[in-house]
Amino acid sequence: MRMTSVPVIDIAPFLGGTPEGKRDVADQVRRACEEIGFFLIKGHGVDQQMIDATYQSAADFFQLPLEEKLKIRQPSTEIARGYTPFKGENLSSGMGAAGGADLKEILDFGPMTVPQDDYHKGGEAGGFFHDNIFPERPETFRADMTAYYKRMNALADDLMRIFANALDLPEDFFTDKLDRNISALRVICYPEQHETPEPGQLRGGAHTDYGTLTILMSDRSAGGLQARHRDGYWVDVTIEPGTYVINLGDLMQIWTNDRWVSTLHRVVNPPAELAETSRRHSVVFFHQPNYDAVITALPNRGQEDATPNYAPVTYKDHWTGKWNASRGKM
Ligand SMILES: O=C(O)CCC(=O)C(=O)O
Ligand SMILES: [Fe+2]
Repeated sequence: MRMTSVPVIDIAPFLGGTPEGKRDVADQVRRACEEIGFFLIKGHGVDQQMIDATYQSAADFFQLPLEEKLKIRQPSTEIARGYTPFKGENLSSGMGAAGGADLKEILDFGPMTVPQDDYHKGGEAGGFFHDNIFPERPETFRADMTAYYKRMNALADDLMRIFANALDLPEDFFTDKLDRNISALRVICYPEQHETPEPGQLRGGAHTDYGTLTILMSDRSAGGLQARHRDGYWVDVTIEPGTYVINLGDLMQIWTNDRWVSTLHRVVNPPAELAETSRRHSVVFFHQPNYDAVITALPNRGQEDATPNYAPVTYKDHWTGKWNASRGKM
């Protein structure tokens, strides 16, 4: 039967810590990761007031005049910090596809507290620990994003423990690959559309995410997220109040040797009759490991005699290839 929505999983029993509760959540997550690589979570423990405040700060920033937003423009195309104006990125060209640039504006952040040592600030680190660039307005913005980033990193740790359980690995299997993680927080505005998009041009072109997992908070305005089922059809990902959308990134697919899927997804345009009024905002946490973590098929990937489908790769090399492609540098 065709899937018409993605599964909703209550992770509170895992966080509660009973063996049965943990097993049950891990089983549900494993099924979702094998079938579609997308699910909604509830019972995640993140304070709703924090979620609402972060969303509001993001939405208020994008209302500022363009000149003010451009004051914190991305410093260079290699650095994932600062503001990228409308049509500044093309996610589907990262997949080798052609199509117009994405119909969105972006503001990017990275780790909020960074030790000033060689690992974090030396040449190997590139821009991964670059200072963040905050807007002056809204006044709440900096504190909201800083707190939210930290909270999302803690939730991602919970989810990675669930993944380890679902893969029959020791619960701390991923810990040493994540302890200096370079996760990214991105706030996105998909503005009202006053011009008809070019053929194939979307709010967000079809792509897979680069890292381990993504934690998405968004609204329910028209013109939203869709995930491609393994069988090739698109499923609407409708956000329920109080839930997050979780999707797998490429690393889970490499680690599991294709048993789990880093699902292709896209953000479609609103229908023509709503195009002039539909404005969508997302706050997205891309969980990404240490830049020097080597990603290679897990020992117990479930296909003991199969050779790995991917050569081992450092996260730095994986990220750099995909990022450059999304900025038009193939
Ligand atoms: O805004 C959304 O719903 C999804 C955004 C997304 O997939 C991305 O930025 O990678
Ligand atoms: Fe994405």
